[in-house]
Amino acid sequence: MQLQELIEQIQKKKSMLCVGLDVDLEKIPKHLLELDDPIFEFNKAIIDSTQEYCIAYKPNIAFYEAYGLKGWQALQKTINYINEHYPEQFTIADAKRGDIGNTSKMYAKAFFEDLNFDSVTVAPYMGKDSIEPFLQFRDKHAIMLGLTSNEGAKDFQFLENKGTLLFESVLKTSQTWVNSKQLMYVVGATKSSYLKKIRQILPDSFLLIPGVGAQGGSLREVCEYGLNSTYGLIINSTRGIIYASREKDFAIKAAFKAKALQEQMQPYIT
Ligand SMILES: O=C(O)c1cc(=O)[nH]c(=O)n1[C@@H]1O[C@H](COP(=O)(O)O)[C@@H](O)[C@H]1O
Repeated sequence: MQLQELIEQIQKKKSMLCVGLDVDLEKIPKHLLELDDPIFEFNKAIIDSTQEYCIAYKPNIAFYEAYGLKGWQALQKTINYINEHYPEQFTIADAKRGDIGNTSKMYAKAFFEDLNFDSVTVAPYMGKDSIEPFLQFRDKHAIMLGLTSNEGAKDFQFLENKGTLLFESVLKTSQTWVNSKQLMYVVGATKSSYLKKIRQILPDSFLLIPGVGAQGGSLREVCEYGLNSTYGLIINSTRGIIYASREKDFAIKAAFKAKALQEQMQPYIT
């Protein structure tokens, strides 16, 4: 998907919401477990009920790989369902990949060509040649970990060298790579106080912001400090939406939660 299409969708729906699809068979309503493909049936119901309030979906690949072949098939059916029924939705394979060049190229083929996702999350630890293969695919995007939402972010990302934090160096360096315009960045909502600083380094890039809802990040702070001239934000919530209810009304309750988040974002989208 071209960035312009994403921006137009944000404007049209007055939403920057991304719904995470991290399906845990222990958390989904029990009646679904009797069906042939409970993971896909759960996703399909969540997607149909939330699609009018969001602009993106992000299945976290771990939750599919954990169920082996059946999990992977459910992932395939889910991405095909979104692409067929809601092609305007931006899709993110949250896989956090990155390896030596020829391996990264195969990861990119898997998510961009075989599964046809618009983007994939990548980890920058191995540097330029581990990320550039993801940027060779036209209209596809790599979303690189910038400053993550978790506690352990402080172990490496805040290491300081001559007044510069490691995550700042990573962001700056990645902007020099070939096709860096196709890069987006993950910044945890729990680290929203750093967004102003990050916007100085990345004024134009889209940021994927996980961590509102279950992890306690503030949506208001994310919008106040993170927006740029093309909105520039994809704000993810997963457990707060998809597990709003574990009963038969799960899809309706998920839609209420998605709508509530969309309404909080609306004033920031003019
Ligand atoms: O790359 C991610 O999406 C990600 C990065 C990060 O720093 N923190 C983070 O929570 N995530 C993912 O975002 C989702 C957050 O889910 P909830 O906390 O349930 O909203 C999970 O799929 C995480 O793996």
